[in-house]
Amino acid sequence: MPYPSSPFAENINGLILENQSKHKTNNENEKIQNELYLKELLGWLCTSPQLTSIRVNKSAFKLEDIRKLVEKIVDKGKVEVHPNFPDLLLLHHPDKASCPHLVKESNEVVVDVNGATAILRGAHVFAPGVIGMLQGAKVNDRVSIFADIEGKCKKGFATVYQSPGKLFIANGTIKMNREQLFGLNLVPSGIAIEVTERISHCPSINESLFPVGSTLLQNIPSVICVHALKVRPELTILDMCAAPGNKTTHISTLMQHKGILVAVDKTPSKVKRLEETCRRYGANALVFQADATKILVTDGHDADVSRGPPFQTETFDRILLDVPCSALGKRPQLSSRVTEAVLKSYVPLQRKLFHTAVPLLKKDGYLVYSTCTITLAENEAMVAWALRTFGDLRLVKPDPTLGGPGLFGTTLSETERLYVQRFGPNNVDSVGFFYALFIKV
Ligand SMILES: C[S@@+](CC[C@H](N)C(=O)[O-])C[C@H]1O[C@@H](n2cnc3c(N)ncnc32)[C@H](O)[C@@H]1O
Repeated sequence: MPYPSSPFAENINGLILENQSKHKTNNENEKIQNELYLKELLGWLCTSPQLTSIRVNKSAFKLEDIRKLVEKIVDKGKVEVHPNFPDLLLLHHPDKASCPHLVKESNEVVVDVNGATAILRGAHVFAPGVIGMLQGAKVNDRVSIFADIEGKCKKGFATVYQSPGKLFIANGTIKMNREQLFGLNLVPSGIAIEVTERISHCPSINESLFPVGSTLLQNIPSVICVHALKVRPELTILDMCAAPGNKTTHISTLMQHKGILVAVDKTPSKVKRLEETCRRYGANALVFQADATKILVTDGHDADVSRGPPFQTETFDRILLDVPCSALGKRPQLSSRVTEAVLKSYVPLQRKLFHTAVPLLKKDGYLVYSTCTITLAENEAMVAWALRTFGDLRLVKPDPTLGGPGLFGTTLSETERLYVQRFGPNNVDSVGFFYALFIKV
């Protein structure tokens, strides 16, 4: 099967540029430019980034020590410190020319799309992701790994999978046989296939290879958007949708673990993960489980930040609003089953979160709104809506501006369109992501 040209069904492709607001523009030339961008974006999403980004917890570890460790772990590829962000290491994957041509084995396994994505980004094959393995395949057999793009292969499939939606992604060595993977009443876990070569040439690298709390494999825009928040040690900062806490730990590090950092998330199980992440990375954060649309004091009573929500208006110097979103920016993304209803469900919640965030922000305070998705409605149109709705919000040009410009088709002025940070095929080789920096005047 050739690489897909879009992860999405045709009806979803058509919705990505939809505004979901009655305020839109209808310039034909701008529509054409958006369509050209979309075509490029969809193909790009299916491919793997050619670099891995590693944020180093510089408050506890030396960047140079971690850099040496990365170089020791990977035998090929170049490691460099990001020219703008001294806590970010970039591991450039070896180029095709320096890697041996991948030859398919006669033995095969089939994995689901999520497993395939992880494999292309450097993971081994974990047991739950295996769908099919040939009858008689033994531990230590060499094997080729195929992704089931159409999601039609039955669990436990035992012969060669004949499907036009089957994509060759890697070679490896079997570590668990069919009985261990598909035996009755088993909930298999652990590495089922050790991957030796990938079509993405991404090396096998993960956080467990580094000292605990030293590194986080974070996509570049997720790191950049926290730097954009202009964090300083003595401030009072709110991370409104914080779990699993990757950005919380970064904020705490930039605060030198001083000041007051409040991290909120709605889901109890995710709050546990958030607490665990904060512990692992030595973050100094007050963690609360709450619905962030309801954390603003409404009855005029005094509120003390350290006791948790609700909070008084104008409590925070900085707010990170890293909202729940349709998450369509993942890369590589070989196939997505997102539905129209799910895609359209996020905008109302994102607006509600804004309605809480803006009153909580102090005058002259900064707010970063971010998503890991690509839709116009959740990104540029949300920023345009916020500027129309909150007269005291202004858009600020981040420094540096590595993302952007934004898409056409909203009420954003040309200057504002250049200020918003849309990450895609024309700037950073990472995932699809968006952020905007606001100041309250
Ligand atoms: C994009 S994720 C945040 C990722 C996080 N900032 C990080 O970098 O690790 C969005 C989070 O919002 C949380 N969430 C969803 N609705 C919420 C609400 N009403 N109040 C607070 N958190 C909410 C979800 O549980 C999820 O953990």
